Amino acid sequence: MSESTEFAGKVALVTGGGSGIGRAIAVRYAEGGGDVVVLGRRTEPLEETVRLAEKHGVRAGFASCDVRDADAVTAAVDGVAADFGRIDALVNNAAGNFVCPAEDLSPGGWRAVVDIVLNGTFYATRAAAQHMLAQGGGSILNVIASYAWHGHPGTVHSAAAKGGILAMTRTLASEWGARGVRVNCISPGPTETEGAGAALWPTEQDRARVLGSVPAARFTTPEEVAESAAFLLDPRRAGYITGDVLSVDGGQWLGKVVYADSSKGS
Ligand SMILES: CCCCCCC/C=C/C(=O)SCCNC(=O)CCNC(=O)[C@H](O)C(C)(C)COP(=O)(O)OP(=O)(O)OC[C@H]1O[C@@H](n2cnc3c(N)ncnc32)[C@H](O)[C@@H]1OP(=O)(O)O
Ligand SMILES: NC(=O)C1=CN([C@@H]2O[C@H](COP(=O)(O)OP(=O)(O)OC[C@H]3O[C@@H](n4cnc5c(N)ncnc54)[C@H](OP(=O)(O)O)[C@@H]3O)[C@@H](O)[C@H]2O)C=CC1
Repeated sequence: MSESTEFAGKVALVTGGGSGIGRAIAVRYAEGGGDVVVLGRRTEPLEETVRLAEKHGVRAGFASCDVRDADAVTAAVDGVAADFGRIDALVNNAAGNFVCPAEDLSPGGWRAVVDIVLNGTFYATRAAAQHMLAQGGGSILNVIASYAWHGHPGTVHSAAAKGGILAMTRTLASEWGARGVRVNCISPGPTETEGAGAALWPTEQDRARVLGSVPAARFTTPEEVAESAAFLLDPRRAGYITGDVLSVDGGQWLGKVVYADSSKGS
């Protein structure tokens, strides 16, 4: 049964909802009484998210497709609207990433990440917005990362794509604001997920380096990020927030190196 009702009667679509942050956001939406559909490539993890969401007494489903395929994304989004009757929230969370020095990054590697992150976000946004604009409102939440503005070595593909999403967010917030569609970003700091751990901090040394960039001196959890996502998705609490970014990153956006003994200064 649902514990709270903030999303009762509403429907969310979460891309990359089969794991990590996307799964936590989908389950948090269900906890708030909302129906939820998760989208990704692998069926098994999506089914597991559906099981977790259904425990909260809501209706849940999944769509299996690659966000790089615009037609498949449109079909999935239209399918959600037809099956569930509406789309109130879209969370563009699916991403691909790896660390690679820019001079070694192949055009194919650049394309893979930019296609998933930037183009995939636009395809889902465009398709969902058609339903949101027709029904008179909705909320789009894009998951980015703070290196989009402070930079980080080895992330040129992802940083460029996330920076593009930030520009997309502001543009669409101004374009659709008067028609009731809010568009925002959430920017998590280093979050303990299998995908990020394997792609970005595979060794203890990498992990320590990443941790050293976070003033709060800890990683966060998908659930902690999902709480802030729920805030931005809830029109009662965040209905006047659009075109903005909420950093949930322990201060990583400050872009400063952190010393364990702060008395030494920098
Ligand atoms: C370091 C800062 C940390 C702090 C901030 C943390 C911010 C975190 C942000 C995140 O995004 S975490 C999310 C992580 N999750 C994932 O990445 C999961 C999904 N990942 C993927 O799907 C793959 O990693 C993928 C490569 C992005 C896409 O998979 P796909 O099957 O489409 O690709 P491939 O055909 O395997 O490869 C395409 C292309 O990319 C090149 N490539 C792949 N991996 C690497 C690598 N490790 N290094 C260099 N190049 C790579 C691959 O060679 C292909 O290129 P071409 O051969 O065609 O030129
Ligand atoms: N973890 C972190 O430290 C941080 C993460 N972020 C962002 O948070 C979001 C989630 O990251 P996180 O949970 O860590 O990562 P995960 O790797 O756990 O999740 C990524 C999800 O995206 C899906 N996905 C990847 N490629 C595609 C594709 N081509 N089409 C459809 N779905 C796809 C994956 O499913 P499947 O493979 O089955 O398709 C997977 O479920 C991302 O946008 C990431 O950039 C931002 C800052 C920090």
